[in-house]
Amino acid sequence: MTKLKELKKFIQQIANAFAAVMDYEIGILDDEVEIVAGTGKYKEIVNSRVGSGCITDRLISNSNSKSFFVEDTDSNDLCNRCQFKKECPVLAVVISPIKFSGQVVGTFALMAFDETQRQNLITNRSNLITFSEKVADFLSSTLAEKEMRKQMGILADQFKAVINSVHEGIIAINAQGNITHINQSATEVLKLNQVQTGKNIKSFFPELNLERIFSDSIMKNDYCETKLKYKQGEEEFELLCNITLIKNNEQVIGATISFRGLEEMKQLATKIIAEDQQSAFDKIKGTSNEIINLKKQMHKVAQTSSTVLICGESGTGKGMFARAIHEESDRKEEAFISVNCAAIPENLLESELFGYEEGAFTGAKKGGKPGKFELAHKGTIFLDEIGDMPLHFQVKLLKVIEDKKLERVGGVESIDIDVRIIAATHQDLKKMVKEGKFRKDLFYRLNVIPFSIPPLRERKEDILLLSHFFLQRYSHLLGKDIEGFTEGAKQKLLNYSWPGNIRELENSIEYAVNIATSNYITEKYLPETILESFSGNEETSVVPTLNEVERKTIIKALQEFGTSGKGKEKAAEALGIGRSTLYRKLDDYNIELS
Ligand SMILES: Nc1ncnc2c1ncn2[C@@H]1O[C@H](COP(=O)(O)OP(=O)(O)OP(=O)(O)O)[C@@H](O)[C@H]1O
Repeated sequence: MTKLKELKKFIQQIANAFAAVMDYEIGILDDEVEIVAGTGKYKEIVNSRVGSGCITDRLISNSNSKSFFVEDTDSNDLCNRCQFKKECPVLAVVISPIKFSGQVVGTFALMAFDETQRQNLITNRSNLITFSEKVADFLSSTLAEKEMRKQMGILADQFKAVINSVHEGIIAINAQGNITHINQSATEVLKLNQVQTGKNIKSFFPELNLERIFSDSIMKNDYCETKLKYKQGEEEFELLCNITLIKNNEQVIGATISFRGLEEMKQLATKIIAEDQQSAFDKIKGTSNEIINLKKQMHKVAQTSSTVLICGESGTGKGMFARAIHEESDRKEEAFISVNCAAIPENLLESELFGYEEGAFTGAKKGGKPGKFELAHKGTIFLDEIGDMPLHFQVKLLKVIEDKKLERVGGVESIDIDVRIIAATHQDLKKMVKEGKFRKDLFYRLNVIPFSIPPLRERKEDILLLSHFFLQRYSHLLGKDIEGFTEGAKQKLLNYSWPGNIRELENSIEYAVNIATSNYITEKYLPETILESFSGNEETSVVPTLNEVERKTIIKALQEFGTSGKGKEKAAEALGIGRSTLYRKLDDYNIELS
């Protein structure tokens, strides 16, 4: 819709009003060259399009255009080029552009339809041009004002949405203390059920000293905090309020009061404190007996400074447990330094762990560099993948652990260190000791308090709990609204063997949440590796059923002894059953002999 059409009714009223007191007809056209309003003969053709080539058409194509005066449309060059010329009842005209945002959006015209009107128009030419321009300007400012009101309406709606979206109650008042805005939360906190705008704020908070607030005397940077009592019927409660002045050119024109119930604030504070007091082990999820016991034991051990060895397959959470021990210990304010022994090249191990002095080797930093042990002084060092530490270095490590002293590479002074050691490995260190791949003395030094974290497949009761935990985490992170898993998906998760343990489970759930398009995770959203592990295996259990084992054993025996009569006899003997039982089982299990 064109700008002028939006004001059609109003414009027609203007046209009627002017035409009633003037002896000319009026026509207002928009930028589609359509007659939006008109009087006299133009009234009959309102809504029709004049077409290209007319004077309005010329005016709208140029944003700088000025008024036109046409004395005689019959002989005027412009009019001769107009497509509307034949039907046009106009003999003479004053026409002015109506502008909006720098563009011509239409025209205002005073028209003569008979000779007398034409003569009058010519006689009053200059006055009428001024008049026509003034009316066009008036219409321009009406359009601008309408647009401004529209924008203000949008702003007001946005403002309302913003203040309604905050949890605090917000009330805005003017300089007289009358409420101009009140948000949803405020009406809820104050238990109001009617519109309160216009009411004076004192009717809610009689003790509020508006004069002092507006006089600025108690305000710091236009802001203050205060407690206010609020009474509603028999109920009375206190609110913690923030009051902010609203100023225009340094003059106070109102204030906003935002608040929360004191009770709610207390609850919030308790919640924050409670969260703060959460045990570091609470982050480790699991309701299996194994995890519950591990958490209990590690919690106790955390209070000591004894060395801990954590064994478990990759991804079982060894790192998480190690950090929790540190965070529950007296050393929690000091550093927790994690070292992956498998990731450090052999020739750098010593300088990485014990540091080096300036000039210790080519490329050594000026001033030297402290090693991980020094950085962990008074804190905890987590030696992950300890089984990958080369034998020759194990001697050096043992010495540092025993002496509680170290020397930097290239250094002569020994440095005292007070470090708690937590080591971890996915390897069988005892077996490595037997095979001569790990030093016995170091093993005993580390194995002071050993823990073993069972793989996920051995604590199935944790699988769904962890799956839901990660589902929530990633749904939230990825902004999705996924409610849970279908029965089929749950079965797959429960029966998969999880060689990568919780790390693999976490990654799988992240993947599923990423690609899911419904609000339940179905089997099809699980990663290929999981689905493939079940393909060709109707039974989803990783533990084969006894029937399955029996069937497979019979097939194996037949493969070994053959399917001839003699072969079957031997197979039955090897299986410890009679021939007729074997025949019955071949039938039961549908084993076809080729
Ligand atoms: N019980 C648990 N609850 C919640 N998240 C867990 C749990 N166990 C492990 N995780 C998560 O699984 C991932 C792997 O854990 P972590 O790195 O501690 O395992 P790891 O045994 O040290 O692995 P690696 O031996 O490969 O270093 C991490 O993202 C961790 O946050």
